[in-house]
Amino acid sequence: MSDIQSFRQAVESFISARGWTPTRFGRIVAGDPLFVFDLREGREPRSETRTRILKAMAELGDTDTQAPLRVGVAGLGNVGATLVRILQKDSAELTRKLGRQLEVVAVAARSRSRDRGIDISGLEWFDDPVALAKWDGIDLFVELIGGEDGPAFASVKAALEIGRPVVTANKALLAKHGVTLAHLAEESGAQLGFEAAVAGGIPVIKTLREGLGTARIAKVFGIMNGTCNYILTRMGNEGISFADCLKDAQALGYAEADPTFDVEGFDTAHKLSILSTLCFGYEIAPEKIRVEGVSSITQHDIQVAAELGYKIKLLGIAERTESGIEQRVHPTFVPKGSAIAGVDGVMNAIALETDHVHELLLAGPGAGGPPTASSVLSDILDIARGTRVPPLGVPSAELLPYREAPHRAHEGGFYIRLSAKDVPGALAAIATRMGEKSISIDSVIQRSDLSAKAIAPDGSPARTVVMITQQTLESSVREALAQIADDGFIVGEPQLIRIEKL
Ligand SMILES: NC(=O)C1=CN([C@@H]2O[C@H](COP(=O)(O)OP(=O)(O)OC[C@H]3O[C@@H](n4cnc5c(N)ncnc54)[C@H](O)[C@@H]3O)[C@@H](O)[C@H]2O)C=CC1
Ligand SMILES: N[C@@H](CC=O)C(=O)O
Repeated sequence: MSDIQSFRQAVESFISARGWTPTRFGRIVAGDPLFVFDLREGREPRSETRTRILKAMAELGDTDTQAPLRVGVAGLGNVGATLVRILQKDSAELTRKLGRQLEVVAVAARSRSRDRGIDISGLEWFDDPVALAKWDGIDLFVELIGGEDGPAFASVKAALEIGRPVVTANKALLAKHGVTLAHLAEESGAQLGFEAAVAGGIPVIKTLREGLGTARIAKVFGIMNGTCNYILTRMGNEGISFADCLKDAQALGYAEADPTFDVEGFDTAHKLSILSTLCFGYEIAPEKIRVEGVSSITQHDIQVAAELGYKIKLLGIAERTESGIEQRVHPTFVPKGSAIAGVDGVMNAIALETDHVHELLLAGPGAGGPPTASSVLSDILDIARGTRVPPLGVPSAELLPYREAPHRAHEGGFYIRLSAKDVPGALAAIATRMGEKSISIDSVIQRSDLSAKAIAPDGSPARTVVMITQQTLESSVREALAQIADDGFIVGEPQLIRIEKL
């Protein structure tokens, strides 16, 4: 018997057991089991999707809906394997909380034989995540593969198309296809949960969508990548090299499969674009974000920042302005005493500026198997309980077309590090170019213990010079640096980092 036939039979017996009259059953839209029926005699017929009927049955106390919720998990890496472990280990506690058993019944991954420290012997195995997503034996599909397209997109789409609820932790997927997937979910009546996609274990999606559902949000900013924050913190506290810190972050399961996404800022941009949509109600637009990563940050930058009373953090910032939304991701000097500076290691923090609550800071572990699996679990629980919210906070058809604010020139202090050729007149020429653009220099730092000596291509020695500017326009600094480079007094690319007061 097909899935739809057996479901139809279950609905028929459910309705007739209550003495109600079904008026019409039919599969109205291909691939979407939509039924029209009267809940009670004399009432208007209603169009309902399978998921809504199940929810109605659950609310009316139908015993079938107390059957185990059968979960299929695609991707058994850091997050997937941890999720299966928790679901198996805490099964009794979860059943008690939910009043219904949660059971992983099937998995898909690349290697069946790999030891992941979990027992998958009794579970149905799928080589193809799409086949798992469509399989009749599951009630809920969890995607933990990663990647913006490929099997992640294909499987999530396949599940939503047949009205099957989905939970994913995949921010790259949501940043690119979030609006399409939310629309599909709304059409088929399936829930789409993605709490784990932003800031790991911090319940920021639920906070924005539900807790702050009616708030008007002016600005969202914060630390959204655990790998980068872990690297910057350890470089600062222990003097360890960038490369070694990244290796450790990978070993701890914090980094993306391709860590370029972390260290070049793209992962933060994906998360920021999702938050931005939840905060401001515009379509998701990661391609509109100006992104700078942390791969060029050196020990020198971190130590000078510390001496000046700052820490370097990779921030994602999105703001509502008169002319649209401004979004940017870049390393930032933040004052040591600020709340955001106290967020170290793998911790993330999301700050919100709202109309009535004013300022809100959510902090917690932003990456790693257990915190991320915990957020995945919270979505599973919501779905099992029948909680229903538009995935992106407002129905996808109500999202506004993205309006990009013209990039406002950042005005503030800047940290500039450059390798100046060790020749007479170099520093004076640099200072002249700055002066021509009306840039006032607050301090120039040339410490011999920090000044790595470099060699220019023409063989001349070079010396690291750091300058801190007073309030100035970013465009002026960039123009001055371009002229300094043209003058031939520096080697390589200058480092430019914004100083924010916060
Ligand atoms: N690791 C973390 O701290 C966090 C990860 N995420 C997201 O969670 C997702 C999973 O992340 P991780 O577990 O860290 O990744 P991972 O790389 O450790 O695991 C990915 C899993 O997907 C499987 N896979 C890859 N291609 C497949 C295919 N074609 N068919 C079947 N299985 C396939 C792999 O075999 C592996 O089991 C990603 O979207 C990631 O961005 C989100 C928040 C935090
Ligand atoms: N690679 C990500 C994982 C969580 O989203 C990070 O380091 O934050």
